[in-house]
Amino acid sequence: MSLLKVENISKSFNTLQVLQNVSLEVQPGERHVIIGPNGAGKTTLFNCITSHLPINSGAVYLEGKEISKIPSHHLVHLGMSRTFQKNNLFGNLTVEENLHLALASTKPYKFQVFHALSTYKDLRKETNEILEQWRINDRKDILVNNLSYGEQRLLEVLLAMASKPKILLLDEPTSGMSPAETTQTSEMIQSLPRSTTLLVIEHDMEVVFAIADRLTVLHHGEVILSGTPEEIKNNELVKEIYFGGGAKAHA
Ligand SMILES: Nc1ncnc2c1ncn2[C@@H]1O[C@H](COP(=O)(O)OP(=O)(O)OP(=O)(O)O)[C@@H](O)[C@H]1O
Repeated sequence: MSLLKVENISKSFNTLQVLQNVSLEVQPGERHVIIGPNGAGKTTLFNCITSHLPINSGAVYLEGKEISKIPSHHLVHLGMSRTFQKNNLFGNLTVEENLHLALASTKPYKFQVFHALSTYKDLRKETNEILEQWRINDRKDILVNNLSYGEQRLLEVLLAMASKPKILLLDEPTSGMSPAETTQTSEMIQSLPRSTTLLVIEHDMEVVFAIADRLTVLHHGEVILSGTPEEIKNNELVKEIYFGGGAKAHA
């Protein structure tokens, strides 16, 4: 059974049809990358999958269960997590405090007003484990606003991973990064455990082909092709609309 199944999703904004009968399937453990020119509808597709936008028709299934109408903030409890193109961090809090909050949001219990978050032992333990696992112990007391842009984006991936999601959706994880930061991020993504399936929008072709097991090409809101990296590279239509004809190489 596919971990994620997107079935014939359509989405329009007033008269603008942005997605038309988009279908794709992602298998457990797969690294699935979505590419396509600017405005192809990639972020809109993510927003529809994660219920940040209502779909006009079609359905989304996670492990066979329809999730199309489940509010986005509940999806984390079903094992779906995501990052956004723009950072979603608390800049005036430290790295450690951001981790505390990300972990807390994944817990079923409610916090009491007069208890500082840090008093919760399990949260501290889990936070320390993540800080050690990713070797960022020495950065834990730094205010997020004082991290470099690349560090902030990497931290966002770590926060999204804090819930140990079954599937993580990464929206352009390397956008705006320097070449060095891009390489670091690509390596970090490749090192994520296969227990978390990845669906990634990416524009840097080196990163795309370094991480992808399978790809889906979107063009004008339609799926042109889903296939292996070799199938995508060798497809004449993909070459023409995406890699050739002066089209900008951008996912
Ligand atoms: N909330 C919205 N209201 C109206 N139009 C929108 C909205 N969000 C996206 N669009 C339009 O939908 C189309 C697809 O946008 P989307 O951001 O999904 O594309 P994309 O493939 O992610 O592009 P990029 O690679 O530039 O990020 C664009 O024409 C965009 O202007």
